Order: sequence, then structure tokens, then C-alpha cells
Amino acid sequence: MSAKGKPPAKSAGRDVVPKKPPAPKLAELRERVDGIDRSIQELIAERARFASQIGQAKGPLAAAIDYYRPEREAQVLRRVVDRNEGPLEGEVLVRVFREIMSACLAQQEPLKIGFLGPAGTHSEQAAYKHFGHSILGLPLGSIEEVFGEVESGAADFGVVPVENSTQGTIQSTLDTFLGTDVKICGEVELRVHQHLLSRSGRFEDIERVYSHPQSFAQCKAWLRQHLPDAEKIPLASNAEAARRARNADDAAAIAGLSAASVYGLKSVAGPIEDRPDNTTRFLVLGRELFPASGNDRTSLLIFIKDQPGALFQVLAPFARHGLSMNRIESRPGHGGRWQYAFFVDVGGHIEQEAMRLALAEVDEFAEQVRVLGSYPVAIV
Ligand SMILES: O=C(O)C(=O)C[C@]1(C(=O)O)C=C[C@@H](O)C=C1
Repeated sequence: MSAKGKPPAKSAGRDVVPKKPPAPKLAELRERVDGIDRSIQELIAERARFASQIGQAKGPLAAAIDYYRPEREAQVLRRVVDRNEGPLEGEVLVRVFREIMSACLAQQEPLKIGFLGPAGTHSEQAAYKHFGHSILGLPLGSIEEVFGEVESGAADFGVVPVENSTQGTIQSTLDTFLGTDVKICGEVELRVHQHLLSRSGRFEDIERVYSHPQSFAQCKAWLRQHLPDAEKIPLASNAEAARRARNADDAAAIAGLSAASVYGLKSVAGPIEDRPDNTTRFLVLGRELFPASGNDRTSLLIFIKDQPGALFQVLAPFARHGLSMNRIESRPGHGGRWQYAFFVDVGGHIEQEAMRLALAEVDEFAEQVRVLGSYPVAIV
């Protein structure tokens, strides 16, 4: 660079060093934080008192489930995301507000939430993500049992996995809808990280690996590369796999880190899922539908007539009414050979005029249409 392009030389001296404000002392900063904490605590208490009053305003209701309003919770959380200007991530703030609402609701009575147990499964994590920790968690033995406990009223709501971004649909969840009246009243998306867990934490000891078939599938390439000769033993859940792995030094489990802490295992390797964006979508099961939240999805079960163009005719109304279809999945129906049931997800709520008109047209061409649910789109 020529001398001309250089910034003018400054004489070294005390006056050219920028003046910094004196660093506030640790104690002063902590005093500020203490003051903020006091204010936050007062506000949380005030919020809880108002939430109680809202509960009373709903009239004399029988149980916690009668106070629960998923559409209102979705609106509150969306506003938290919209207002956020950092430095914390929207997802973090949603977690905090979710817990506050969970505690406010539990002032009446905690909700009873069934999920695929035992403790430490991703389903349990999804249940806490959606309902917060002020719930009574009911770990159950199978997806069918979660449906059953919701249907019988033993659980207020249930949480079941329905699809994974790497592995696709969990068929048993869809099939269970065919024989039940249970409704969908929410969805949860969970980033799923898989770890190889064992009692000793020594990779060289591992001869057997336990896991749920879905988790094996999510880690297929990793297993092929690192443990091609180990025996792979499928089980009903990852947490069950972790429970078994704690009894032998030559066994490992593929599960989430929460299972490691529940069952006292060490992480040998992880995350080991083949795709870094590995996400599972869960459905929240209940017994009734709730009003629109403003950003909703409707899940339908459509049985079509066995005639040319039938599928086209039942799907065209959604496009005609400007509704976008996010997903379609066909499963053999229970009505006989070659009868198919279509699981269709459409953007919008059944309270919306466009959805009402579209569904009336679908009804004309379909053998049967069931609204499985109309519920808020997952927040974060
Ligand atoms: O707004 C309500 O209906 C409430 O009961 C309050 C509140 C909340 O804490 O904001 C609590 C529980 C409901 O599920 C929804 C919201």
C-alpha cells in the first residue's frame, strides 16, 4: 500500500487510547440480576393468580383436562417467538413459557399424560416438551396402550410417534387410528439424537446392541461402519434397550442421553444418527377437538370408493379451496381386501369456511371421511 493510502500516523500517547468505562464489579452485576429475579418471580406469581382466576371464570369444572386450552397455549407461545429479539433463542424462551403455563394449569390439578415408556424414551421427552414438567407422566408398554388409556379416560392425553424425517411413517400408529375414536389435538417435533450407551463405556467390549427398530434404522450407516459384526436385537423401546444393556458388559443400547442418566449408562459414541437433522414428529392424542389457534393442521382418514379417479376426486376439493395438502399416506383399510384408507394432512382448521366447503365436497366422493384432528401446528 502506498503511503498515500495509509491512515494518518498517530503519535503514541495516552490521549489516543480509547477510554473504556470502568468494569462494573461482579457484586454489582449480581445485585442487578437479583433485582431482575425478584421482578420475574413477582410477575410469575401474579400470572399464576390470574391464570387461577381464568380457571374460575371457566365455571365449576370437573378435572384439569377441562381447563386445558391448547389453542390458547399455542397463541401465547407464538407471540413469545414473534416478540423475541435475542440474545436467547426463541426455542429456549418457548421452553420457559411452556413450563410457566404448565405450572399455572397444574394449580387446578396436573394433567395425566400417557406415553410409550419406560422412563427415558424420546416419547417421554416429547410429552414434557409439549406439556411442560408439571404433569403426571404415565409410561405405558406400547403405542396401542397409549391409545387405549386415552380412550378409556385413564390418561387425559397421550403422546405417540407418527413419523421420522429419516425413516418415514410409524405404521403402527396410523393403523391404530383405524379402530379407535381417539382424536389428535396437537403435534410435537423433537430433534432426536441417538447415542451408543453401555455400562462400561468401552467400545471394544460390545458384541450385542439393543434398540427399537426405528433407532436401528436411523443409525444404519454408522452401525455398518463401526459395529458390522455386533448382533442387533430389536426391542419395544430404546429405554427398554438401555435397561437391558445395564446388565451386561458386552451389550450396548442405542438410545437418547436421557436414557443414559435414567439407567446409569455411559455414552460410548454419539450422536450417531446418520442424518444430522433427524427429527421425529409426535401426535398428541385426546378425546375431543379444540377451537382454531390461527395456524392449524387437519388430519383426515378417508376411505375411497373402488372406482376410476376416486382418489383424484377426493383430493381435488382441497386444491380448489386453496388448502395445501402436506401429507398423504395409504394403508390397507380394515374393510376387506384391496380397500385402502388414506391418511391426509391439510393446512387449516375445520372451523374455517374453506375447509368446511372442501370437506363437504370430499364427502360426496368418498366412502367415508373421518376428521382425526384439527390442531395447532408445532411451535418450535
Ligand atoms: O387462558 C386460559 O384459558 C388459561 O387457562 C390460562 C393458561 C395460561 O397459563 O396461560 C393455562 C392453561 C391453559 O391450557 C391455557 C392457558
